[in-house]
Amino acid sequence: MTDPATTDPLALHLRDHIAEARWFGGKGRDWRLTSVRRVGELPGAPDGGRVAVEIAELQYDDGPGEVELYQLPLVSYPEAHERLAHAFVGEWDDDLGHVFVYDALHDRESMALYLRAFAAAEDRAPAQHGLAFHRVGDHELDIEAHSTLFPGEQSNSSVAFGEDAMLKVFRKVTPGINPDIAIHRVLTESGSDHVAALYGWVDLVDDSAEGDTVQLAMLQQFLRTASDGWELALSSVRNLFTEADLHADEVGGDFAGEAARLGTALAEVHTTLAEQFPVETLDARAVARLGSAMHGRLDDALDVVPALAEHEAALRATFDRLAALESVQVQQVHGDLHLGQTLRTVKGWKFLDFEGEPAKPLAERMRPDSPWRDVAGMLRSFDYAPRVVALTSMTAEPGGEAEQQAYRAAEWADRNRSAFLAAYVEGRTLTDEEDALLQAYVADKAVYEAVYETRNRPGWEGIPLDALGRITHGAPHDGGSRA
Ligand SMILES: Nc1ncnc2c1ncn2[C@@H]1O[C@H](COP(=O)(O)OP(=O)(O)O)[C@@H](O)[C@H]1O
Ligand SMILES: O=P(O)(O)O[C@H]1O[C@H](CO)[C@@H](O[C@H]2O[C@H](CO)[C@@H](O)[C@H](O)[C@H]2O)[C@H](O)[C@H]1O
Repeated sequence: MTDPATTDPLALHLRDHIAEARWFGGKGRDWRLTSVRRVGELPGAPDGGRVAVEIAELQYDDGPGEVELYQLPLVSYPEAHERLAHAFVGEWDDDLGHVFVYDALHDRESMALYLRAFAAAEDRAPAQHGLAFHRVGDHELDIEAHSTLFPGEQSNSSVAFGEDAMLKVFRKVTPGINPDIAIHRVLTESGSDHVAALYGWVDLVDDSAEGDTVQLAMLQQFLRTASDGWELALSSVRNLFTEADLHADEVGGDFAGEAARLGTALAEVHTTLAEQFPVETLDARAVARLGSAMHGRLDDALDVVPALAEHEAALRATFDRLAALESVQVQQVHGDLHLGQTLRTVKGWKFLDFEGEPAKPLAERMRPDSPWRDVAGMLRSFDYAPRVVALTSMTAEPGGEAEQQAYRAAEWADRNRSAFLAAYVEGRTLTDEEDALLQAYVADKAVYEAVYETRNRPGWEGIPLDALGRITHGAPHDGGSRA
C-alpha cells in the first residue's frame, strides 16, 4: 500500500505530529501511517473554522503486522492563530480553502463545541455528523466553563471545563466497548462513592468500522481539589525520613489511616462490580491456565531481565500453588491498580482509569479476573513509594543514612500494606486459597514491573527485584497476611 504520508498533506503533517505527541505509545518503533479517515465533525463552527475528528491508522513494521488506531480531534481555521502556535499541526488547502490546522484539545473555542454537544445530548442520542454524544445522570453542565488541557498527558488527553467537568479523550482507540466508560457508567449508576461520576461519553457510529462502535471520549465529574494518592504517599514517606528518631506510626504524615481507607474503598468497589457484572467460578482447568499464563509471562520476562533467573524456581513454585487450586472466583476488576490511580477527596478515595493494562487487547481487558490482582497492585505500590523517595534522596554511605533509610522504607511499606490489607478483608485472616492467589498476583506484578523498569526507568529495576527476593523467601507482608 502506498504510504499516504507521501501524498496527502494532512497525512504528511500528521505523521510528524503523532511521532512527537506525548501520548504516542509507539515511540522508537518502526511504523507507517497507512490511512487517515475523517470520522465526524463537531456541530458548530468556531470562528469560521471546523472541528473534525480524524482517525489515523498506523502499521508497525517491526512486529507481525500490528495495527493501531489513534484519534486526532483537529480544528481548521482560515487564518493562523498565534494563541495556538504550540498546538500547530500544519497548513494546507482543503474544501474550506487554505487552512491552518491545530490540535483541537488546546483550543477553547473547539472544546466549547464538545461541551455544547454534550449539553444538547440525551442518553442514546442518535449520531450527528458521525459522532454520538451520550449523557448519564442529570448533572447540569456549566456550558460557559473554559477548557484547560491537563499538563503531563500520558496515554490519553484530558481537558478540564472550569471546576465542573473533565473530558478524557482516548488517543489510542479500539473498536468495541471501552472498559473505562463501561465501568464508570455502572459504578456511577449504582451510586458508588469511589469514582468521579460519569456525565457522558462520545461514540463514533460508523459503518466502515466493521459494524463496531468506537468509543472516543468520556466526560466526568472534575475532582478539582483532589490529591493524587501517589503524591500523598511520597510526602508521607518524606515526613518519616526527615524525622530520623521517630517511627512510621509516630510522625505527623503517617499514611496508615489512608491506606486502611483505601482498602475499605477497594473492597466496596469490588462488591459493587460483583453485583453489576457477571461473576464466574473458574474450574481446576481454567485455574491451571491462569497459572500457565503467569509462567508464560515469566518466560518472556526472563529474556528481558536475566536477573530474574535467581528467583525463577521460587516464582514457579508460587505460580504452581495458584495453579493447583480447585476453583477461583473471578469478576470485573480494575486490572491496573496502583497508587497513581487513586485520588483523595474530602469525601474519601476515588479510583481512576478503569482501562486495564493499555498493552492488552480490549477483549482481554474486560475479561473477569481475580480481585486479588487489584489488591496485589496496591501492595506493590506501597513497596514502591518509600523506595522511590530513598532512590531520589539518599546519599549512599554504607552503614550510614542509606541503610537507615532502607530500614525505615521497609517499616513504612509494611505498616501501610498491613493497614490496607487488613481493611480490605475487614480484619480477618486470609484463607489458604486467598493467600495462594495474593502471593501469585504480587509475584506476577513484580515480574511485570521488572520488565517495565528495565525498559522504561533503568535504575529502578532494583525495586521489583528486591521485592522478588523477599517474596520468594516468604516475607509475610509482601504478598500475604498470614505469617
Ligand atoms: N475526575 C478527575 N478529576 C480530577 N483529576 C482527574 C480526574 N481523573 C483523572 N484526573 C487526573 O488526571 C490524571 C490522568 O488521569 P487518568 O484517568 O489516569 O488518564 P490516563 O489514561 O491518561 O493515564 C490523573 O493522574 C489524575 O491526576
Ligand atoms: O500508569 P500506567 O497504568 O500506565 O502503569 C504503568 O506505569 C506505572 C508507573 O507510573 C507503573 O507502576 C509502577 O510504578 C509506580 C510508581 O511510579 C508504582 O506505584 C506501581 O506500584 C508500579 O507498578 C505500572 O506498573 C505500569 O504499568
